[in-house]
Amino acid sequence: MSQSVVVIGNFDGVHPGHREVLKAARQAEPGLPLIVVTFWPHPLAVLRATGAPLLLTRLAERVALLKEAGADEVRVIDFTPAFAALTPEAFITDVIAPLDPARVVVGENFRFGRGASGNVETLRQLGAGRFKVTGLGLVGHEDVDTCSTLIRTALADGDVALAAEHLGRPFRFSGVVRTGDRRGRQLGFPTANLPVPAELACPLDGVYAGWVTRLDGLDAHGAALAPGAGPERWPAAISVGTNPTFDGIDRRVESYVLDRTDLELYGAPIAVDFVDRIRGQVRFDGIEALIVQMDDDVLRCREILGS
Ligand SMILES: Cc1cc2nc3c(=O)[nH]c(=O)nc-3n(C[C@H](O)[C@H](O)[C@H](O)COP(=O)(O)O)c2cc1C
Ligand SMILES: Nc1ncnc2c1ncn2[C@@H]1O[C@H](COP(=O)(O)OP(=O)(O)O)[C@@H](O)[C@H]1O
Repeated sequence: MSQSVVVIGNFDGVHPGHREVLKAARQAEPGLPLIVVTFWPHPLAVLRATGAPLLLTRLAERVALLKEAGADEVRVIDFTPAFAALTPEAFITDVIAPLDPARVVVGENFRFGRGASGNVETLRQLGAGRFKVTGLGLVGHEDVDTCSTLIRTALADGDVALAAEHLGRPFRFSGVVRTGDRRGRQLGFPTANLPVPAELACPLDGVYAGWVTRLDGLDAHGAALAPGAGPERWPAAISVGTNPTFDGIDRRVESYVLDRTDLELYGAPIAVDFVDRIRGQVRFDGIEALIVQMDDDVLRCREILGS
Protein backbone atom coordinates (compact mmCIF):
# COMPACT_ATOMS: atom_id res chain seq x y z
CA MET A 1 0.00 0.00 0.00
CA SER A 2 1.27 3.49 -0.81
CA GLN A 3 1.73 6.04 1.93
CA SER A 4 -1.15 8.29 2.89
CA VAL A 5 -2.02 11.46 4.76
CA VAL A 6 -4.42 10.71 7.60
CA VAL A 7 -6.87 13.13 9.19
CA ILE A 8 -8.62 12.13 12.43
CA GLY A 9 -11.76 13.64 13.93
CA ASN A 10 -15.50 13.51 14.52
CA PHE A 11 -16.33 16.08 11.87
CA ASP A 12 -20.02 16.28 12.79
CA GLY A 13 -21.53 18.85 10.42
CA VAL A 14 -18.42 19.06 8.21
CA HIS A 15 -18.28 22.84 8.68
CA PRO A 16 -15.69 25.21 7.15
CA GLY A 17 -13.29 24.57 10.06
CA HIS A 18 -13.37 20.85 9.25
CA ARG A 19 -12.89 21.59 5.57
CA GLU A 20 -9.81 23.66 6.40
CA VAL A 21 -8.33 20.67 8.20
CA LEU A 22 -8.75 18.51 5.10
CA LYS A 23 -7.36 21.26 2.89
CA ALA A 24 -4.31 21.68 5.11
CA ALA A 25 -3.68 17.93 4.97
CA ARG A 26 -3.93 17.96 1.18
CA GLN A 27 -1.52 20.91 0.95
CA ALA A 28 0.98 19.37 3.37
CA GLU A 29 1.18 16.15 1.38
CA PRO A 30 0.04 16.87 -2.19
CA GLY A 31 0.14 13.61 -4.14
CA LEU A 32 -0.78 11.27 -1.27
CA PRO A 33 -4.23 9.74 -0.79
CA LEU A 34 -6.15 11.56 1.95
CA ILE A 35 -7.78 9.19 4.44
CA VAL A 36 -10.21 10.52 7.05
CA VAL A 37 -10.62 8.45 10.22
CA THR A 38 -13.88 9.25 11.96
CA PHE A 39 -15.93 7.70 14.77
CA TRP A 40 -19.50 6.40 14.99
CA PRO A 41 -21.46 6.68 17.17
CA HIS A 42 -20.26 10.01 18.51
CA PRO A 43 -17.63 9.23 21.20
CA LEU A 44 -19.54 11.28 23.79
CA ALA A 45 -22.53 8.96 23.32
CA VAL A 46 -20.28 6.29 24.85
CA LEU A 47 -18.10 8.38 27.16
CA ARG A 48 -20.44 10.89 28.73
CA ALA A 49 -23.35 10.05 31.02
CA THR A 50 -25.45 12.80 29.43
CA GLY A 51 -24.75 11.37 25.96
CA ALA A 52 -23.64 13.03 22.74
CA PRO A 53 -24.58 16.51 21.59
CA LEU A 54 -27.42 16.60 19.07
CA LEU A 55 -25.97 15.56 15.73
CA LEU A 56 -25.78 17.98 12.83
CA THR A 57 -25.29 15.19 10.29
CA ARG A 58 -26.13 11.51 10.03
CA LEU A 59 -23.19 9.22 9.31
CA ALA A 60 -23.96 8.79 5.59
CA GLU A 61 -24.23 12.56 5.18
CA ARG A 62 -21.00 13.11 7.10
CA VAL A 63 -19.15 10.62 4.88
CA ALA A 64 -20.58 12.18 1.69
CA LEU A 65 -19.63 15.71 2.83
CA LEU A 66 -16.11 14.60 3.79
CA LYS A 67 -15.62 13.12 0.32
CA GLU A 68 -16.94 16.32 -1.20
CA ALA A 69 -14.42 18.22 0.97
CA GLY A 70 -11.52 16.22 -0.50
CA ALA A 71 -11.30 12.87 1.34
CA ASP A 72 -10.26 10.01 -0.93
CA GLU A 73 -11.40 7.53 1.67
CA VAL A 74 -13.35 7.68 4.93
CA ARG A 75 -12.70 5.01 7.56
CA VAL A 76 -15.48 4.80 10.13
CA ILE A 77 -14.39 3.40 13.49
CA ASP A 78 -17.05 1.62 15.51
CA PHE A 79 -16.72 3.62 18.74
CA THR A 80 -17.49 1.00 21.39
CA PRO A 81 -16.55 1.11 25.10
CA ALA A 82 -13.78 -1.41 24.26
CA PHE A 83 -12.43 0.90 21.58
CA ALA A 84 -12.56 3.86 23.99
CA ALA A 85 -10.44 1.83 26.44
CA LEU A 86 -7.52 1.37 24.02
CA THR A 87 -4.30 2.99 25.17
CA PRO A 88 -2.91 5.76 22.96
CA GLU A 89 -0.18 3.28 21.88
CA ALA A 90 -2.76 0.67 20.87
CA PHE A 91 -4.82 3.26 19.00
CA ILE A 92 -1.76 4.16 16.92
CA THR A 93 -0.69 0.54 16.36
CA ASP A 94 -4.15 -0.85 15.59
CA VAL A 95 -5.83 2.00 13.76
CA ILE A 96 -3.35 4.55 12.43
CA ALA A 97 -0.16 2.62 11.59
CA PRO A 98 -1.92 0.19 9.19
CA LEU A 99 -2.86 3.21 7.04
CA ASP A 100 0.89 3.86 6.56
CA PRO A 101 0.66 7.62 7.05
CA ALA A 102 3.46 9.96 6.00
CA ARG A 103 1.63 12.56 8.11
CA VAL A 104 -1.26 12.68 10.56
CA VAL A 105 -3.30 15.89 10.75
CA VAL A 106 -5.60 16.72 13.68
CA GLY A 107 -7.12 19.77 15.36
CA GLU A 108 -4.94 21.05 18.21
CA ASN A 109 -7.65 20.08 20.72
CA PHE A 110 -7.63 16.43 19.55
CA ARG A 111 -7.64 13.84 22.36
CA PHE A 112 -7.42 10.08 21.95
CA GLY A 113 -7.01 6.82 23.82
CA ARG A 114 -8.17 5.65 27.26
CA GLY A 115 -9.43 8.50 29.44
CA ALA A 116 -8.62 10.92 26.59
CA SER A 117 -5.00 10.63 27.75
CA GLY A 118 -3.45 11.22 24.31
CA ASN A 119 -3.06 14.66 22.74
CA VAL A 120 -1.10 16.18 19.84
CA GLU A 121 2.14 15.91 21.80
CA THR A 122 1.51 12.20 22.54
CA LEU A 123 0.79 11.68 18.86
CA ARG A 124 4.14 13.30 17.99
CA GLN A 125 6.01 11.12 20.47
CA LEU A 126 4.33 7.91 19.29
CA GLY A 127 4.82 8.85 15.65
CA ALA A 128 8.49 9.82 15.96
CA GLY A 129 10.47 8.17 13.16
CA ARG A 130 7.23 6.85 11.62
CA PHE A 131 5.05 9.80 10.61
CA LYS A 132 4.93 13.58 10.90
CA VAL A 133 2.17 15.29 12.87
CA THR A 134 0.33 18.56 12.22
CA GLY A 135 -1.85 20.05 14.99
CA LEU A 136 -4.07 22.78 13.56
CA GLY A 137 -5.49 25.77 15.46
CA LEU A 138 -9.27 26.27 15.48
CA VAL A 139 -10.45 28.13 12.42
CA GLY A 140 -11.83 31.63 13.11
CA HIS A 141 -14.98 32.93 11.48
CA GLU A 142 -15.97 36.59 11.91
CA ASP A 143 -14.27 36.89 15.31
CA VAL A 144 -15.77 33.72 16.77
CA ASP A 145 -14.54 30.18 16.42
CA THR A 146 -16.58 28.25 13.97
CA CYS A 147 -17.51 25.11 15.75
CA SER A 148 -20.31 22.64 15.96
CA THR A 149 -21.43 24.07 19.31
CA LEU A 150 -22.15 27.50 17.82
CA ILE A 151 -24.12 25.89 15.02
CA ARG A 152 -26.13 23.80 17.51
CA THR A 153 -26.86 26.88 19.61
CA ALA A 154 -28.02 28.84 16.54
CA LEU A 155 -30.37 25.97 15.61
CA ALA A 156 -31.72 25.73 19.16
CA ASP A 157 -32.45 29.49 18.94
CA GLY A 158 -34.17 29.04 15.56
CA ASP A 159 -31.52 31.25 13.95
CA VAL A 160 -31.08 29.10 10.86
CA ALA A 161 -29.53 32.04 8.93
CA LEU A 162 -26.70 32.19 11.49
CA ALA A 163 -26.38 28.38 11.43
CA ALA A 164 -26.02 28.58 7.63
CA GLU A 165 -23.32 31.24 8.00
CA HIS A 166 -21.32 29.02 10.34
CA LEU A 167 -21.91 25.90 8.26
CA GLY A 168 -21.11 27.52 4.92
CA ARG A 169 -24.39 26.08 3.61
CA PRO A 170 -27.99 25.90 4.85
CA PHE A 171 -28.63 23.43 7.68
CA ARG A 172 -30.07 20.27 6.13
CA PHE A 173 -32.56 17.96 7.83
CA SER A 174 -33.29 14.74 5.96
CA GLY A 175 -35.45 11.68 6.35
CA VAL A 176 -38.10 9.52 4.75
CA VAL A 177 -41.56 11.10 4.28
CA ARG A 178 -44.21 9.65 6.58
CA THR A 179 -47.96 9.92 6.53
CA GLY A 180 -49.35 12.49 8.93
CA ASP A 181 -52.92 13.26 9.94
CA ARG A 182 -54.00 13.81 6.29
CA ARG A 183 -55.16 17.28 7.23
CA GLY A 184 -52.74 19.33 5.11
CA ARG A 185 -54.51 18.75 1.81
CA GLN A 186 -57.83 19.82 3.33
CA LEU A 187 -56.24 23.05 4.55
CA GLY A 188 -54.88 23.66 1.03
CA PHE A 189 -51.31 23.11 2.22
CA PRO A 190 -50.21 19.47 1.86
CA THR A 191 -47.03 18.94 3.85
CA ALA A 192 -44.36 16.26 3.51
CA ASN A 193 -43.73 15.14 7.10
CA LEU A 194 -40.41 13.98 8.55
CA PRO A 195 -40.10 12.56 12.06
CA VAL A 196 -37.49 14.15 14.37
CA PRO A 197 -35.27 11.42 15.86
CA ALA A 198 -34.12 12.23 19.40
CA GLU A 199 -30.41 12.18 18.45
CA LEU A 200 -30.59 14.70 15.61
CA ALA A 201 -30.29 18.49 15.84
CA CYS A 202 -33.36 20.28 14.51
CA PRO A 203 -34.23 24.01 14.48
CA LEU A 204 -36.41 25.44 17.27
CA ASP A 205 -40.16 24.98 16.72
CA GLY A 206 -41.45 27.58 14.28
CA VAL A 207 -42.01 28.38 10.62
CA TYR A 208 -39.17 28.71 8.12
CA ALA A 209 -38.42 29.35 4.45
CA GLY A 210 -36.24 26.80 2.71
CA TRP A 211 -35.83 24.22 0.00
CA VAL A 212 -36.91 20.61 -0.39
CA THR A 213 -34.87 18.15 -2.47
CA ARG A 214 -35.73 14.55 -3.34
CA LEU A 215 -32.72 12.43 -2.57
CA ASP A 216 -33.51 9.28 -4.46
CA GLY A 217 -32.56 10.54 -7.92
CA LEU A 218 -36.10 10.00 -9.12
CA ASP A 219 -38.55 12.58 -10.27
CA ALA A 220 -41.94 13.11 -8.61
CA HIS A 221 -43.36 10.25 -10.69
CA GLY A 222 -40.61 7.80 -9.89
CA ALA A 223 -38.80 8.09 -13.25
CA ALA A 224 -35.02 8.44 -13.33
CA LEU A 225 -33.81 11.96 -13.90
CA ALA A 226 -31.96 12.51 -17.17
CA PRO A 227 -28.23 11.76 -16.91
CA GLY A 228 -26.44 14.87 -15.72
CA ALA A 229 -29.62 16.49 -14.43
CA GLY A 230 -29.22 17.47 -10.78
CA PRO A 231 -31.80 16.52 -8.19
CA GLU A 232 -34.88 18.73 -8.29
CA ARG A 233 -35.09 21.40 -5.58
CA TRP A 234 -38.37 23.07 -4.65
CA PRO A 235 -39.05 26.26 -2.63
CA ALA A 236 -40.97 25.43 0.55
CA ALA A 237 -42.69 26.78 3.67
CA ILE A 238 -41.55 24.61 6.58
CA SER A 239 -43.23 24.10 9.92
CA VAL A 240 -41.28 22.53 12.79
CA GLY A 241 -43.33 21.51 15.81
CA THR A 242 -46.21 19.50 17.14
CA ASN A 243 -49.14 21.31 15.43
CA PRO A 244 -50.38 22.99 18.65
CA THR A 245 -53.62 24.08 16.96
CA PHE A 246 -54.58 20.41 16.76
CA ASP A 247 -53.06 19.39 20.11
CA GLY A 248 -50.46 17.26 18.33
CA ILE A 249 -47.81 15.36 20.26
CA ASP A 250 -45.13 14.22 17.78
CA ARG A 251 -42.54 16.76 16.77
CA ARG A 252 -42.14 16.87 12.99
CA VAL A 253 -40.56 18.81 10.18
CA GLU A 254 -43.38 19.51 7.72
CA SER A 255 -42.71 21.06 4.30
CA TYR A 256 -45.28 22.59 1.99
CA VAL A 257 -43.76 22.83 -1.48
CA LEU A 258 -45.03 26.14 -2.85
CA ASP A 259 -47.67 26.05 -5.59
CA ARG A 260 -47.72 22.25 -5.91
CA THR A 261 -50.49 19.81 -5.11
CA ASP A 262 -49.39 17.01 -7.42
CA LEU A 263 -46.38 15.64 -5.52
CA GLU A 264 -46.32 12.07 -4.26
CA LEU A 265 -43.67 11.97 -1.56
CA TYR A 266 -44.79 9.25 0.85
CA GLY A 267 -41.84 6.92 1.42
CA ALA A 268 -39.43 9.18 -0.49
CA PRO A 269 -36.14 10.28 1.09
CA ILE A 270 -36.05 14.09 1.08
CA ALA A 271 -33.76 16.81 2.39
CA VAL A 272 -35.04 20.06 3.86
CA ASP A 273 -32.60 23.01 3.71
CA PHE A 274 -33.41 25.82 6.19
CA VAL A 275 -32.79 29.34 4.87
CA ASP A 276 -34.53 31.79 7.25
CA ARG A 277 -36.95 31.90 10.16
CA ILE A 278 -40.36 33.49 9.70
CA ARG A 279 -42.08 33.12 13.11
CA GLY A 280 -42.79 30.88 16.08
CA GLN A 281 -45.53 28.27 16.35
CA VAL A 282 -48.98 29.59 17.30
CA ARG A 283 -51.98 27.75 18.75
CA PHE A 284 -54.81 29.16 16.63
CA ASP A 285 -58.47 29.17 17.73
CA GLY A 286 -59.65 27.72 14.44
CA ILE A 287 -58.41 26.53 11.07
CA GLU A 288 -59.48 29.75 9.29
CA ALA A 289 -56.98 31.80 11.27
CA LEU A 290 -54.26 29.18 10.60
CA ILE A 291 -54.97 29.29 6.85
CA VAL A 292 -54.81 33.11 6.75
CA GLN A 293 -51.45 32.94 8.56
CA MET A 294 -50.14 30.20 6.24
CA ASP A 295 -51.04 32.34 3.18
CA ASP A 296 -48.97 35.11 4.73
CA ASP A 297 -46.12 32.68 5.49
CA VAL A 298 -46.06 31.64 1.84
CA LEU A 299 -45.71 35.28 0.76
CA ARG A 300 -42.78 35.71 3.16
CA CYS A 301 -41.21 32.55 1.76
CA ARG A 302 -41.44 33.89 -1.77
CA GLU A 303 -39.71 37.11 -0.68
CA ILE A 304 -36.94 35.26 1.15
CA LEU A 305 -36.35 32.63 -1.53
CA GLY A 306 -36.92 34.95 -4.49
CA SER A 307 -39.34 32.57 -6.13
C1 LIG B 1 -46.30 27.33 6.59
C2 LIG B 1 -46.90 26.54 7.71
C3 LIG B 1 -47.15 27.16 8.93
C4 LIG B 1 -47.72 26.46 9.98
N1 LIG B 1 -47.96 27.08 11.16
C5 LIG B 1 -48.59 26.43 12.16
C6 LIG B 1 -48.93 27.08 13.40
O1 LIG B 1 -48.60 28.25 13.63
N2 LIG B 1 -49.61 26.39 14.33
C7 LIG B 1 -49.96 25.08 14.15
O2 LIG B 1 -50.60 24.51 15.02
N3 LIG B 1 -49.62 24.41 13.01
C8 LIG B 1 -48.96 25.05 12.02
N4 LIG B 1 -48.63 24.41 10.86
C9 LIG B 1 -48.82 22.93 10.79
C10 LIG B 1 -50.20 22.54 10.35
O3 LIG B 1 -51.03 22.49 11.46
C11 LIG B 1 -50.08 21.15 9.71
O4 LIG B 1 -49.26 21.23 8.57
C12 LIG B 1 -51.43 20.64 9.33
O5 LIG B 1 -52.15 20.35 10.49
C13 LIG B 1 -51.31 19.38 8.48
O6 LIG B 1 -50.81 18.29 9.20
P1 LIG B 1 -50.59 16.89 8.48
O7 LIG B 1 -49.43 17.01 7.54
O8 LIG B 1 -50.31 15.93 9.60
O9 LIG B 1 -51.86 16.54 7.74
C14 LIG B 1 -48.05 25.08 9.81
C15 LIG B 1 -47.77 24.45 8.59
C16 LIG B 1 -47.21 25.16 7.55
C17 LIG B 1 -46.93 24.46 6.25
N1 LIG C 1 -46.96 20.82 -2.41
C1 LIG C 1 -46.74 19.73 -1.66
N2 LIG C 1 -45.87 19.78 -0.63
C2 LIG C 1 -45.68 18.69 0.14
N3 LIG C 1 -46.28 17.51 -0.06
C3 LIG C 1 -47.16 17.40 -1.08
C4 LIG C 1 -47.43 18.50 -1.93
N4 LIG C 1 -48.34 18.11 -2.84
C5 LIG C 1 -48.65 16.84 -2.59
N5 LIG C 1 -47.95 16.38 -1.55
C6 LIG C 1 -48.11 15.00 -1.02
O1 LIG C 1 -49.10 15.08 -0.01
C7 LIG C 1 -48.62 14.56 1.24
C8 LIG C 1 -49.09 15.44 2.38
O2 LIG C 1 -50.48 15.59 2.41
P1 LIG C 1 -51.21 15.85 3.77
O3 LIG C 1 -52.66 16.03 3.51
O4 LIG C 1 -50.48 16.94 4.49
O5 LIG C 1 -51.04 14.45 4.45
P2 LIG C 1 -50.14 13.95 5.66
O6 LIG C 1 -50.92 14.37 6.85
O7 LIG C 1 -50.11 12.47 5.49
O8 LIG C 1 -48.83 14.61 5.56
C9 LIG C 1 -47.11 14.60 1.12
O9 LIG C 1 -46.48 13.61 1.88
C10 LIG C 1 -46.88 14.41 -0.36
O10 LIG C 1 -46.83 13.03 -0.66
